[in-house]
This record gives sequence, C-alpha cells and structure tokens, in this order.
Amino acid sequence: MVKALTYRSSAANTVHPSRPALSSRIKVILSTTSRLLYSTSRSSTMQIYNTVASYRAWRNSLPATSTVGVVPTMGALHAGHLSLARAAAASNTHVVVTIFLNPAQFSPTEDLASYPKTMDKDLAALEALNASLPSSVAGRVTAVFAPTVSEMYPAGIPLVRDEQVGTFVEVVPLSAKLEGGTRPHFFRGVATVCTKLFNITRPNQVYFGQKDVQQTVILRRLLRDLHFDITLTVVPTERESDGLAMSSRNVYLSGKRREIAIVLYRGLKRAEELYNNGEGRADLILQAAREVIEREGEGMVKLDYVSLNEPELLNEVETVEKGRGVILSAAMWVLPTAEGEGTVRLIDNLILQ
Ligand SMILES: Nc1ncnc2c1ncn2[C@@H]1O[C@H](COP(=O)(O)OP(=O)(O)OP(=O)(O)O)[C@@H](O)[C@H]1O
Ligand SMILES: CC(C)(CO)[C@@H](O)C(=O)[O-]
Ligand code: BAL
Repeated sequence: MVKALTYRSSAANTVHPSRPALSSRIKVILSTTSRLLYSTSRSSTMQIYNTVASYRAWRNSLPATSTVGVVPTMGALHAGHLSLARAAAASNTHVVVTIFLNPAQFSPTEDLASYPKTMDKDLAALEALNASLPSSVAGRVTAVFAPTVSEMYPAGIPLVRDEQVGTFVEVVPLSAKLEGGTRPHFFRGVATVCTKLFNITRPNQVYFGQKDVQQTVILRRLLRDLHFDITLTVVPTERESDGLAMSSRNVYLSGKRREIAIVLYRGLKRAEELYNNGEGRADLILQAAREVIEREGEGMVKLDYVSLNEPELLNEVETVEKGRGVILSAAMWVLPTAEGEGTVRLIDNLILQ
C-alpha cells in the first residue's frame, strides 16, 4: 500500500524566504518498504531510502549498464557537497548522496548533539542541483540514502570506545596522524561507516572533498587494502568569497568569530607564497603559517597543528621538493567569545606542487 502525504517543514519556510514553502512544492510518498519518493513539479524524481533493504532493492533493479557515483555526507549540505554531486553526475548515470550523521566518528566531548541537521533544506538543494544540470550531463541525483543510527549500527554505537562492540575498520598508522592525533577515535569511525556505506550502496565511484584531505588518503588506502572495486575522486575545496573553506560547522560562527576564522586560510596562503618564492625548508614554511594564524587570530583562535606531509603515508617532510606534491594542512579551534558559544574546530589544506 502506498500512502501520499505532504512533507512539511517549518525550517523550509525560513531557509529559502524567496521561494515558495517546501511543503507546497513537494510531495513525498511513503511506502511500506520505507522508500520515500521525493517528487517535484519539475521532471526530477529523487528517491529517499531509510533502510538497507529498500535501498538494496532499488540498487538491484538498476540495469548492469548503469553506473553509480556515491557522495557520502553527514548532511547540512553546502556548495562543497553540491560540487561533489555535480562531479558525480558528470560521470555516472546515477548519483547517490548518503546523509548520515555518524556517531562513531565523534568522541563523547565533541559536537554530535549540536551538529546542524537540515534534512528538508538538503533535499531541496539536491533537487535544485538536479534542475540546474544541463541536459549534456547524463547523471542526476536519483537516490538519497539516509538511514537511522540503529539501521547502520544494529548493536548500538556508544561514543565511549571501550564500550563499543562489533566490527570496526582501522587504517594504520595513517589514522593516528594529523587529525587522528587530536581526534584518536575519528578515522576509525570514518573508515567503519564508509566501509558499511560502500557495501550497502555498491558504488562504481565515490567522491570526497579535498577539504578533508587526510580522509581521502585514508579511504584510498582502505579501498586498495580491502580490494573494493571502487574509484575514488577527490574534488577541490569550495570556498567562501574571502577564502574560508566551506564547512557544515561554519554555521556555528558569526560576527567577529566568522571574520577571524579566515586566518587559517591566510596562514596556509602565506606559507604557500614562501614556497612559491623558492623556500624549501619545511620548518620555515610552517613557521610562516603559524605566525600569521597566531598574530592575526588576535587571541581568539588556538592553533592545533600546521604540518607538511607526503601524500602516501603522511610522513612529515623536512624539505619540500618541487614536483612531488606535498600536503600543507592545518587545524585550529575558534574559541568562544560569549556565553553559550562552543569551541569550533576548523581544518584546511593546500597542496604544494
Ligand atoms: N568546502 C568543501 N569543498 C569540497 N568538498 C567539501 C567541502 N566541505 C566538505 N566537503 C566534503 O563533503 C563530504 C562530506 O563532508 P561533511 O558532511 O563532513 O561536511 P563538512 O562541511 O566537511 O562538515 P564538517 O563541518 O563536519 O567538517 C566530504 O567528502 C568532505 O570532504
Ligand atoms: C565521509 C563521512 C561522510 C563519513 O561519515 C564524513 O567523515 C564526512 O562527511 O567527511
Ligand atoms: N568532514 C569531517 C567530519 C567530522 O569532522 O566529523
């Protein structure tokens, strides 16, 4: 039995004030197989699957000539995510966007509870992307896989690592470096959920953003080591007009904190400039970035690391040799300035060619 209902969202009315309310434009059809049909007045039809079984039934129904490009996300979509979906549409017949806020990659002290959740807006953005793609692009976002936590982790997923039970995937020693130094739980959670998502969605290709560069190195290694027959494409970082890397967590920043957040990119750009002017010593290049971030951060940011690493094993380099491609990456926290504000972690990177 299929029951039609109107998909209502109060958020939708405020997010796109210039557009009609989402509820008046979109109908969602709820079927007993947990498949949601997200159909619009335009020609695109996006299907939303909340269960592994319903997604698999759809995936199995695709002809062998179809190709599936998967874009894993945690939701709160922005232009960076959409550029991944656009890249996937350019070389696949079907684009599948996964939206799953993965508890396993958060420690108990991190921002899982406050992480932005904007499902209605996300679906509208994907629909708008479909409508904007020219007819010369064959692919469209035809499915969204948005499972519940219990669907992905039937045995539960406590945030305290010692309490976790079941199968987890770790890519050693890469996952202990850089981001993993500060967030030791993080890449185990990412590698585990991506392995699950790859097994469920069965992509030909997967798309990840360069903003999370260490994640791309680790997942490439995972695909290779576990013999997944999947190609990984890294899509360049989308930035705000001042250069700040787009990130779902940027919504936590406003006013002076938003202004000051740009020092991360400025520090990296200063270091890149030094390198382009002929400096090869890693310590001097890193010092240049550090100075900018600390000076221009005006005491409102705390630098975690700035580092130069080779792209295979992420070993630190002492000199940057032309033509090798070295990752210059940094992470910092934007500190609270008022009651009720949290600390916001930002990461960014540039490749020194
Ligand atoms: N600015 C960006 N440009 C290109 N890709 C991006 C950008 N930001 C995120 N992505 C990519 O989108 C995918 C999903 O990322 P995610 O949902 O965690 O968003 P995010 O903005 O990175 O969130 P967070 O604020 O938690 O870091 C990842 O592959 C990530 O690298
Ligand atoms: C890859 C990912 C979706 C896994 O949860 C997440 O780490 C992200 O959004 O970068
Ligand atoms: N894209 C990064 C996801 C996280 O910080 O959990």
